[in-house]
Amino acid sequence: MAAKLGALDFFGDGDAPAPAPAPAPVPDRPPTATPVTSESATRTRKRLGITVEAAGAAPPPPWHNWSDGDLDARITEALPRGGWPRPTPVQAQAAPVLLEGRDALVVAPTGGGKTGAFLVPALHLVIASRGSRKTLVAAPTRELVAQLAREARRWLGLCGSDLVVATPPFTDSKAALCVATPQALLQSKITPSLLVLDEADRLLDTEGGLLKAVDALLAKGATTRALVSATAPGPFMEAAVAALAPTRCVVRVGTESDGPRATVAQRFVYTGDDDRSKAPALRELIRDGACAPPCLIFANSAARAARVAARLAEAGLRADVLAAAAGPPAERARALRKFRGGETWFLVATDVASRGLDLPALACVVSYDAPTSAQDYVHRVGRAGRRGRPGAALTLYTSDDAPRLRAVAKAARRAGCADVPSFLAADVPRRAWDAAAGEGRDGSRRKRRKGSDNK
Ligand SMILES: Nc1ncnc2c1ncn2[C@@H]1O[C@H](COP(=O)(O)OP(=O)(O)OP(=O)(O)O)[C@@H](O)[C@H]1O
Repeated sequence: MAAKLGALDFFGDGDAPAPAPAPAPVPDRPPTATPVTSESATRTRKRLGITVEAAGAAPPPPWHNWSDGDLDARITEALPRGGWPRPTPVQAQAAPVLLEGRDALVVAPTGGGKTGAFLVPALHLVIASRGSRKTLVAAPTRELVAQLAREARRWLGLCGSDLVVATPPFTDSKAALCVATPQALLQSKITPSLLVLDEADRLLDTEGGLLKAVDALLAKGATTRALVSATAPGPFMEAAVAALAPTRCVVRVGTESDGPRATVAQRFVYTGDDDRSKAPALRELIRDGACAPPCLIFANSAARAARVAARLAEAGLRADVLAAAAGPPAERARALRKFRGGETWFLVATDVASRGLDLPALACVVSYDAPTSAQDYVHRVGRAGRRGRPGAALTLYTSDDAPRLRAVAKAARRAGCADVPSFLAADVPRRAWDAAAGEGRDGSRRKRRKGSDNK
């Protein structure tokens, strides 16, 4: 079985140029193209699925090439060399908005290149000012912070710049770009020119406990603020727009807000009446090749993640756990490093891994526990099928889970997933569910096993 093979470099470590083409890059513009008029900008936006709501002056036209941006020459030259030949749609529109110094709310699908949409303007800002203008980037998890800092360092290196990217503790006085979780970022003494809130809907979530720190960051007096996310539920949109300057632009790519990427094959797998059916079902799916490694498996608590990982390990599979409460930060970093390096084949994680992590070779995402919101589903699914690669997302569910899956099933349907059982998306009252918990609902119901190993 595959578990006997040696460690593979599934993911690389992000230091090498990206091997695969851009996620849907903007088509090239011929060198003889006439100057951009507002009509041609509108046509380009339509073709690329970009919409912009601009308060105040008209928004700048979207770029076709990096050279449209009047960026520092070192950046224009480094971007293709580093694996980003042309801007993706979100980069094409959001970067010029931010470079104009306008606040932006940026909403684009997972894997669409949102990091570059703020990193390219940030690089220009710090490089062109020789570090006197600075950028702060806040992200919700340590893992995402580490990834963003690594990516920023990579690009500064490719630009031949010796400016410093700092993570906590902010001891280097030469730091031009600081990246941290909101609370930690407050330790930075920098007054930023550009403040970025990545995964902004999570940071502004009233239940997330980060609001106070985020408010303090927003009060730091940045000239430009960027709020970036793949999902934008209504309450977040209201809070975001209220936080931005009156001249803001709302940049969206794609028509469907809160939709998972249609390029990832999504399946809902009924495992049985109760929770004990899930562990054997998962092992069967792995054995059948439906969950090809590298595979990220989501559970809804650290304890459950640890249990699932332990069971997979007992079955001889290379499994590990990544969860906020599962150990010190160094343990989490080690678990992710081993997964990226191919030492671990199945990483069982809580939603700490659902946001922003770029694992380009990830083949499969499994929701062992059903996600608790459509947004979490979108972000989980978005870990797979990046950089144009094929991906699969499986959601396991029991009779108990089914009524809670409605929003998720509807989101999958909106993304064109044909295999969503219709009863999952239907507005059925809980009582009807209990009554309908009979045989053959999706034609795949398994028999309950005696002595299930999920004890
Ligand atoms: N212009 C580009 N050309 C080629 N590849 C690109 C380009 N921009 C970004 N990429 C690559 O696309 C992948 C996804 O980018 P990124 O992580 O920024 O997506 P995202 O929109 O932030 O996704 P998520 O919402 O999941 O965080 C990364 O591997 C990145 O290196």
